Amino acid sequence: MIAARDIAFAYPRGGFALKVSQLDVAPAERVGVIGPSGTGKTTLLNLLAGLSRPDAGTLSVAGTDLTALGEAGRRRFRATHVGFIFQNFALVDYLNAYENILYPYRVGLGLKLDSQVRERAHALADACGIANRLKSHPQALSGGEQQRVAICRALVTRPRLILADEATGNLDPETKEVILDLLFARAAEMEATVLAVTHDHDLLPRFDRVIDFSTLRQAA
Ligand SMILES: Nc1ncnc2c1ncn2[C@@H]1O[C@H](COP(=O)(O)OP(=O)(O)OP(=O)(O)O)[C@@H](O)[C@H]1O
Repeated sequence: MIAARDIAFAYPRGGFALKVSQLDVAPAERVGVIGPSGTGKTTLLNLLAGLSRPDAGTLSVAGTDLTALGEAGRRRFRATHVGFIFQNFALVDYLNAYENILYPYRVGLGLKLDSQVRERAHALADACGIANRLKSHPQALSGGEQQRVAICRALVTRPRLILADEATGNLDPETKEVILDLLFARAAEMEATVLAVTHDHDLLPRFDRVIDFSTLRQAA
């Protein structure tokens, strides 16, 4: 599902550079990523999602060579293949929770919004315990509720790859388990791969494999 070789990336204005010589993730594998703050975990997720492009190396995700795609191609790839749960949720302020969940369909890019998708959005919201919050805007939601909206939005397109950046960070221990169960159950149903950055070591036994980012990353 993911094959990265000798990828290098530096932010345009400099300051931080990332090098990863090898990362392989199998289809439907559930991988946890741990590592100290500021070492580039989010930067790597951004590369895997096609939000940014490596400066060097090869990166194939779901059979697509991401280094060969321009920005529009990567945007389309992301919309159709990737569900991304951002660390800061990245919800859209002027849209209510329901509209936020369906946001991937608003930006178009080959996704068609139909009654099946709407039903799926409601089912996900129900499973995540936010069915009664769908008319609320992000600023009226708690951190945990915003997080659940972000999770529903990442799953609603039935992506091949789910990238989660601290997806359970704002939740109490019991809810963390519930949300992870939900994420894994949906991923299994869709045969989706999960790569989740977490600082939560209690959750690590739940993953098929745990990668320590400090060993993955090369000194740049
Ligand atoms: N857009 C950007 N431009 C320049 N530098 C950036 C940018 N985004 C992040 N960085 C820097 O890149 C480094 C790695 O950041 P990143 O967010 O990938 O780390 P992280 O391991 O995910 O951290 P955390 O666990 O705290 O979320 C940091 O030093 C950060 O300041």
